[in-house]
Amino acid sequence: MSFADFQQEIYVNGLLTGALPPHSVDPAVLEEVARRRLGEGPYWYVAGSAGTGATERANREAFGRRRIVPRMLVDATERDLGVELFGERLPAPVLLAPVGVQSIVHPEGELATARAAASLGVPSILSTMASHTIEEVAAAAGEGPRWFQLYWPHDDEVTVSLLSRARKAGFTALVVTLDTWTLGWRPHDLDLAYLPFLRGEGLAIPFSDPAFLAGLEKSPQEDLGAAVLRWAPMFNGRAHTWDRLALLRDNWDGPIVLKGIQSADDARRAADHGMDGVVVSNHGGRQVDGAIASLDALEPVAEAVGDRLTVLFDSGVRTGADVLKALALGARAVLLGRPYLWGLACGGADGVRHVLRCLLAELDISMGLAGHRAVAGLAPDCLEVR
Ligand SMILES: Cc1cc2nc3c(=O)[nH]c(=O)nc-3n(C[C@H](O)[C@H](O)[C@H](O)COP(=O)(O)O)c2cc1C
Ligand SMILES: CCCCC(=O)C(=O)O
Repeated sequence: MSFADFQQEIYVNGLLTGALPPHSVDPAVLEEVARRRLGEGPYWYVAGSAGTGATERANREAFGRRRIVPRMLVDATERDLGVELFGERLPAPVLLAPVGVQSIVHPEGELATARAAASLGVPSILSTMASHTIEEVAAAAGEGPRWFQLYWPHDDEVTVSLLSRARKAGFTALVVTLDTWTLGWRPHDLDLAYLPFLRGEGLAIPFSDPAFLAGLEKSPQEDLGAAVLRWAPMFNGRAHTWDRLALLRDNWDGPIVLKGIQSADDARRAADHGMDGVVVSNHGGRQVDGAIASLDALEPVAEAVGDRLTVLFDSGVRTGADVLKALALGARAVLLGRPYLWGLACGGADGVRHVLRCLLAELDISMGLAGHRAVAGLAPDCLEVR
């Protein structure tokens, strides 16, 4: 079955049974519905970004400046959206971005997300700041592909313990997020004084880690304050440096991908330090207000290291056409962020699956209509820049 069949399924269902799709196919409508369901704190925690929102807007504007140039009389009836990432064959060039503390959106949080992604063979990247443990999420993902995102603690024993748990639980690729060693200035969260971690939410992974627990006199259940006080300086407030990557390389025998790269120089350094990939990302505009659009960073990075590293992309992807554009500019695959959270808020695992199916169907159809049979054929000359 092709991803495009979802379109036909919706029309035929409507014709035969009068049923409408369970959720809107429009990400903006889905966000509005989610907004009505969520409290102000959780909604703005997900929707918000840094400062004036300039980077978040720049992310979208950068997609708007690029236009697809469709080609005619090309037989692109049969398409293959598949890609190989680190020796794993994926059905489509899309992954779910690591998003922490999903319990603020839905009680099943990362478990629902993992189930939905696995049902389509799409990897969901588990955040270190999740509401469920590594082992629980691995069980929910079943046979589905699993990637783990590290927020890198300033305690080597905890770092090594987290990596070994993830490996044991079947996570294959490691994504190390570098751009959030301290939280960006986020006006909505500040005005609402809302930070879920301080209430102990999103800390299931450190709070179930033997090396983390070894430093506490009482369990987090008995003394939440002390556990949060151990967590905060260990995970937040200080950056690591390039020389420290050796620790991760020595303790992870799979691919390592650095997330948050925005400069070609940093991408070259990642390659020089033996990394396997980068995610060109500005964290959805949540960290540095006034930073360049992530899509504008993509082409220079891909040109600099595309032959040495696997280049992934995120920040601002909302539609199938956006995925096509990012692939044309050199990404091997993209990560989807906020839109799947709106699906999670509206319908748990079914909602996340719905969002993914919409995105993949639109990508599939747009590829065909633009005259592309496979993602490998996409290149910058498929686009025009305004
Ligand atoms: C609510 C929320 C929580 C996030 N948590 C994490 C996280 O724990 N680890 C991480 O690497 N990135 C995290 N991110 C960033 C995403 O992985 C991704 O880079 C970003 O959402 C992509 O931009 P988009 O939302 O515009 O698609 C988070 C993003 C949001 C919206
Ligand atoms: C410690 C921050 C984790 C969540 C995160 O990455 C975000 O809110 O963007």
